[in-house]
Amino acid sequence: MTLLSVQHLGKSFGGVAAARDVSFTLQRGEMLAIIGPNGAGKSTVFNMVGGQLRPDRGTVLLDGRNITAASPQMRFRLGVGRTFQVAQTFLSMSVAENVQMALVSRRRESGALWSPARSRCRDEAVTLLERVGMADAADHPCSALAYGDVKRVELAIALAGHPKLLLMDEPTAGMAARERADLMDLTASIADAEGIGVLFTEHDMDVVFGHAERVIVLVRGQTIATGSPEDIRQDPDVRRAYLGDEHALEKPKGMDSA
Ligand SMILES: Nc1ncnc2c1ncn2[C@@H]1O[C@H](COP(=O)(O)OP(=O)(O)OP(=O)(O)O)[C@@H](O)[C@H]1O
Repeated sequence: MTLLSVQHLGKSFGGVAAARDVSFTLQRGEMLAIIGPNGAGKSTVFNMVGGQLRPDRGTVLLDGRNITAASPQMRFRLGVGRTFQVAQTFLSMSVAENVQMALVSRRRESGALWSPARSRCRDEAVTLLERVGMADAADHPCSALAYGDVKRVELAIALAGHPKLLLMDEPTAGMAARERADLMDLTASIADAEGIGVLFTEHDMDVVFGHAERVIVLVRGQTIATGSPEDIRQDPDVRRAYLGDEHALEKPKGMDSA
C-alpha cells in the first residue's frame, strides 16, 4: 500500500518557483531519493513533506490521510520521523540517555524530560541501540564517538519515534565513503524489516545509486525524471541537467559524458 502520496505540490518564494507541480509516491519499506542540482527545490519539497513549509498548492497524503496542513508535531505523531543531528547540548549525555530523551519526549512526558532520563526507558533505548549496532557504546558520552557512530545514534533517536516514514536530509554529509555505505545499508535493512518508507536528499551519487530503490530528479522546481537508479543513470534529460548545467556543483560519479 502507498505510504506517502505527494500530489501537485507547488511553492514559490517571491518570483522564484521553488517547486512546480511535484508529484510522487513512496511505498512502505522503500528507499526513495530526491536529487537535483543546487537550488533545484529538494529542500523545499522535503520540508513540505515534513511540515516545515506550507505548500501554495497541492496535497500530501500519509496512509491516505491528508496531512497538507498538519504541523510538524502532528506529523510526528502520525508517523513522520526525521533524522536530526545530535544537538550540541546533548553531547555530554551518554548515547543511551540521548535515545532515552527521544523516548520520553515521544510519550510527551515533557515535564520529566530532564530529571531522571538516566533511568527512564533504558531497556527500550538499549534495544534501539542494538538495532543500529551501538549497544556496546550505550554508556559512552556522545562527545567521545566517531562521527559515523554519531550518525547511527541519530538514526536510533529517529527510530524512537516509531516512524512509518523517515525523512533524511543529506544523511551522509561529512562522512567518509565506507561509513556512508554502512549507514545507508543499515538504514535500508531497518526500513525493509520494519516497512518504513525512507525519503532522502543526497548529493553523493554513489549513495544515491547504491542505496535508493527509486530516484526523483528535480531541476528548477520540476520533476524531470523518476525511476530506478539505472533508468536515471541512462536518462538523457538527467545527464544533460547534471553535465550541462552550470549550476551543478558536482557531477555524479559514474555518469561520464560519453
Ligand atoms: N526561504 C526561502 N526564501 C526565498 N527563496 C528560497 C527559500 N527557500 C528556497 N528558496 C529558493 O528556492 C529555490 C529552491 O531552493 P531549495 O533550497 O529547495 O533547493 P535545493 O535543491 O535543496 O538546493 P541545495 O542543493 O543547494 O540545498 C532556490 O532558488 C532557492 O534560492
